Amino acid sequence: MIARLMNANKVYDSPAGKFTALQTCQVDMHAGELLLIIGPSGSGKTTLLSLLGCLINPTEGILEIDGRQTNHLSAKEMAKLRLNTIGFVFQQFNLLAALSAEGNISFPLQMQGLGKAEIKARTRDALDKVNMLEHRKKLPKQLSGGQQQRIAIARALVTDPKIILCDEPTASLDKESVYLVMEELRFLARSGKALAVVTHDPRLAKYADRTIEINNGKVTQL
Ligand SMILES: Nc1ncnc2c1ncn2[C@@H]1O[C@H](COP(=O)(O)OP(=O)(O)OP(=O)(O)O)[C@@H](O)[C@H]1O
Repeated sequence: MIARLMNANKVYDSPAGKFTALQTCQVDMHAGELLLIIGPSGSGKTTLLSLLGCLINPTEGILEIDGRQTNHLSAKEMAKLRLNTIGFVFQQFNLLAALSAEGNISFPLQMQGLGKAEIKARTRDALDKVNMLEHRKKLPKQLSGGQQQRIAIARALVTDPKIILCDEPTASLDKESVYLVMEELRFLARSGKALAVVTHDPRLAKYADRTIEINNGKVTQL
């Protein structure tokens, strides 16, 4: 088990009052598994992904990442845990417009303070894994949506994280790119990573090893 959320609640405090976005939530993530998270708009999917990604803390309950409870970690320790253990893939790719494909991929390695030669080798390896080596010098705007998402996947995997979290990774893609991106994500799970993919798209069910559904902040195992 690489990530475990136990009896977790998330209550948002806003000017409109308190809102419980997740209730007594139990979720496990395992190495080698692609976990699909489905549910209607506003049900709590992004909140769950943000918890698993150590972007927010549960209001109650326990989050364990790679055997470590996160409750008492400082913001700096959480940031380090994220950088070294978790990769993120978003709907809108979130690539830096001024950097080439390889510049975007090497960015997290520079944050980790690795040496030049290692950064070069690992960036090349990640580009190769997503079949984008020939496009490495291009800027994001010179790539299709599917190609940009594959660069974003390469950026997520270049630090060799144990966990990869994807928020609607196919929502901005055409049918052919959806297939390529999901095949890529499934390949990553097969290579031993733990993946969680949030989606509205029922067509992605066939790529999942396991599916959970959220309704009004409550998780059901399907
Ligand atoms: N920072 C916040 N403060 C207050 N309420 C919030 C906050 N973030 C989310 N919520 C509320 O929590 C609920 C769950 O939100 P969340 O973004 O997790 O849903 P979702 O399932 O990802 O929705 P969608 O599919 O539309 O992206 C929603 O009702 C939302 O309005």
